[in-house]
Amino acid sequence: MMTQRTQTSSCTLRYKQRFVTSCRPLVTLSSAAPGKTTLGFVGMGILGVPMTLNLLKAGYEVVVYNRNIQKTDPVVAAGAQVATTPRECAQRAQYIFATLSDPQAAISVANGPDGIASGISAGKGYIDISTVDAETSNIIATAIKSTGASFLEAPVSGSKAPAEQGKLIFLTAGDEELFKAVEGPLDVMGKAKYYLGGVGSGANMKLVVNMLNGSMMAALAEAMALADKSGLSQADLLEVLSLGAMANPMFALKGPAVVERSYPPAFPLKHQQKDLRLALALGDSLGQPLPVAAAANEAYKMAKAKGQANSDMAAVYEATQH
Ligand SMILES: NC(=O)C1=CN([C@@H]2O[C@H](COP(=O)(O)OP(=O)(O)OC[C@H]3O[C@@H](n4cnc5c(N)ncnc54)[C@H](OP(=O)(O)O)[C@@H]3O)[C@@H](O)[C@H]2O)C=CC1
Ligand SMILES: O=CCCC(=O)O
Repeated sequence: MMTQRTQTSSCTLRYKQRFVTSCRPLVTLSSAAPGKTTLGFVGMGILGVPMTLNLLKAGYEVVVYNRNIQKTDPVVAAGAQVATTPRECAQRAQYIFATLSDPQAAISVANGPDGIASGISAGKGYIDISTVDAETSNIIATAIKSTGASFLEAPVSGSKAPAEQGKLIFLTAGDEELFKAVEGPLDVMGKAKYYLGGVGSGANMKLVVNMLNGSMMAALAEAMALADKSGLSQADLLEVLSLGAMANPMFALKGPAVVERSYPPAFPLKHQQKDLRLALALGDSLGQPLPVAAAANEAYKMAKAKGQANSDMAAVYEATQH
């Protein structure tokens, strides 16, 4: 069952063999516990704010950093402290989490001037929750581990509401000792956590999952457009789908947004298109044809060109309208 709190896997994805696998940390890591461990959190976006609020609610001391400092206001009001750079965040906290837009942002925060790698050291750990490709994750892992610190990639399945409810699903890979050390915080933020092996396995799992997510939403958008053009009620179509074998929580959540053509962002469309782009690159690197995902990617690119980058991914529907 996917709802169990811990799931380990000896998953051996071919892709991971090209990259570093976990190394033994030089210093034993202590288990994170409220009242004992200071956590860091970089990236106060749609996911970062509710995840941090849940850590604070659970009694952890949290030091946060965000490029645009105003976005730290809700967590500061709940008791978080603010660092002025990722480096300072890494200096003040033992385990530092980050959730950042894309590979460029993730590398810049981890490896850039005043980045995490310049402030972290042995006995600490960096947990990157951003959805990135395995190559990016390995670049970050190499920089972090060169300091003696540990690294865990931990992208999540789930969106804004699961982040608020502490019901995310962590797809982790990297240093297993760090995975075990941060089980407490992961359980506060999520309903399930998987340890999938060496660096890259978590990133690849996340890209596979989100490739399907993006393709399903693009297919729903086309079905809704065809229903409308045929003079059918889109609400009726959603009800028919909800009663049969194609019923799923994503259609139930995103379908009404399409009916109303209102897309407040839970999962921004630009991030879904980034994930399709990265999944297609993974497919290219492995010689795996992905024609459905490639077509879906074009639909998201069209929606972006129509000004929907920051809307919810459901706005891919706008790509069907001419
Ligand atoms: N929203 C969702 O439903 C889910 C998102 N994800 C993934 O999690 C990650 C975060 O998503 P989400 O919270 O929605 O994203 P948001 O767009 O809401 O937030 C992105 C964060 O990244 C920061 N950032 C971007 N570029 C830089 C940079 N160059 N240097 C420093 N900070 C930077 C932003 O800072 P600033 O505020 O200053 O711009 C912001 O804090 C993404 O990789 C996404 O794909 C995964 C699962 C679900
Ligand atoms: O990366 C975002 C995934 C969205 C979801 O799992 O609902």
